Amino acid sequence: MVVDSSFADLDVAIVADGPFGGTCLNFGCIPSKMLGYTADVARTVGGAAQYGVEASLRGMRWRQVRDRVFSRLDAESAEGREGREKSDFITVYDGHARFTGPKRLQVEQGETSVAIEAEQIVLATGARPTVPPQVADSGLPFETSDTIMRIDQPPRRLAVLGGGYIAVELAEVFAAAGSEIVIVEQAEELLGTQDESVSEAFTELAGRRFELQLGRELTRLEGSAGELRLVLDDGTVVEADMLLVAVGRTPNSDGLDLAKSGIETFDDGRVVVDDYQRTEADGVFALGDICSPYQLKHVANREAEVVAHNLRHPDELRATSHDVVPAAVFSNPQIAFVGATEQDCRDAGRDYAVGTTRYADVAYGWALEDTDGFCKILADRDTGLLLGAHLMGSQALTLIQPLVLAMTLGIDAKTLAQQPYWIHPALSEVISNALRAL
Ligand SMILES: Cc1cc2nc3c(=O)[nH]c(=O)nc-3n(C[C@H](O)[C@H](O)[C@H](O)COP(=O)(O)OP(=O)(O)OC[C@H]3O[C@@H](n4cnc5c(N)ncnc54)[C@H](O)[C@@H]3O)c2cc1C
Ligand SMILES: NC(=O)c1ccc[n+]([C@@H]2O[C@H](COP(=O)([O-])OP(=O)(O)OC[C@H]3O[C@@H](n4cnc5c(N)ncnc54)[C@H](O)[C@@H]3O)[C@@H](O)[C@H]2O)c1
Repeated sequence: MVVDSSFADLDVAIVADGPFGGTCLNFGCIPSKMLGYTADVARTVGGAAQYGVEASLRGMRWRQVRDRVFSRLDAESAEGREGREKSDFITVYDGHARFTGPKRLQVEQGETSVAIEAEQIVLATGARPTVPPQVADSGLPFETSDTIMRIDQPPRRLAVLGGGYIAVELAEVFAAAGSEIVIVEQAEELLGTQDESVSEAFTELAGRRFELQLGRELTRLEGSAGELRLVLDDGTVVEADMLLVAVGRTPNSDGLDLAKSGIETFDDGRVVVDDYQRTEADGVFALGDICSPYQLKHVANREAEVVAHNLRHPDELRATSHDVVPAAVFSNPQIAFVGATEQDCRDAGRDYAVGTTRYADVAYGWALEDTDGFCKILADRDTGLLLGAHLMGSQALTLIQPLVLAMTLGIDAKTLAQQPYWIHPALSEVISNALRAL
């Protein structure tokens, strides 16, 4: 959020062609995690027997779950909009904006068209799901993350094209809602950008519950609504009643007529910005998925803070640091990571050490009956400084944070292992033990 009360001395226009709160609140992070947590609850009930607890899972009431999630989020979005509309220094325009010249925009709002001139402009138009031509040109129905979380009924068999973040998170949701899952991924592993130990272990676990078609491309989409056939490049035919396309997100820079404003883009569509989030055009800043090397909300938020400052303090510009950016996949099991992968270290010819501890080797891992989770930490042999950390397993999303802190503040592995107390027998012992193993 760039605009707060410190902008009250300005005349501010907010132009949005979608609901307030953007992707994160309406179609992204938050609904997927609310649904994902519900899936966790269902799995916990379904798996209670391994702890000697008698319980049986009768099912998930999808519509009730969906309505609980979206009645809350739709209200949040409406409230955000109302707050801006009531403000006496903000005007809200509902429509799609395009540049007509430097610092000049035209906004199409239904039948009307409004011209806006501004001394400063912030581009935060995000990204949208990429849809490959084999799907787009087929004329057959498909879902993306924008639509699938609001459907009326879970499919019997869901085919997911892509095996990245969205695929593995939403596969869990629909598996818990009762759908059979088949994932088609062009690479040989799921989550292929993770550390090699993580993607290998995760793919093996996912293969026990989902049908995986790895190293395969979609050649054609055939059939009819509700009876889809995905024909793959090796001739395999995958049948499904619904298709979720999750093959990445394209920056929304192409609908802005950027050429008229002097703003440059990279080949992948991201707007070019400098360290201060300034585009090539005077007075125009950009933040978030439209320009960032990381399509993550915590990165967009940081960039928004930088832009908010720089708009008001042109003589004391702040730079955005992308040095230590953590991320997490809210999958089953959870994954969290920061910094370099082992393959990055090897490719860069670094002299590195690796410390790994399995959840099964610490007391809380016994409580969880966890046989798969692990924490892997990489450090520079000379300095002891952390190069990267990778966790797969329960609580990974939060366990990663001390490692992010250490990397950000330059705390070496020995100091981090020996100086703070690590609570016994908390799961954080996987981290202290991996640090000691280093
Ligand atoms: C399913 C899913 C789950 C995700 N989960 C996570 C997560 O757990 N953690 C995480 O860090 N990130 C997650 N992300 C990524 C995160 O949602 C994005 O990185 C973040 O929302 C980007 O914010 P933004 O402000 O750049 O763009 P957006 O939030 O996409 O906002 C852009 C807005 O601009 C509007 N717009 C576009 N073009 C125009 C135009 N020409 N005129 C007017 N308005 C326009 C759009 O309608 C939209 O409302 C997830 C994404 C998805 C899809
Ligand atoms: N927990 C989180 O932080 C979170 C959750 C969801 C999304 N996101 C953000 O949103 C972005 C987009 O997510 P995503 O899952 O769409 O993209 P992704 O980049 O994570 O994964 C896309 C996958 O699709 C595969 N692929 C590409 N084209 C293909 C094709 N034609 N056929 C088969 N496979 C193909 C790629 O190899 C890759 O594995 C993520 O990169 C992430 O930045 C973050």
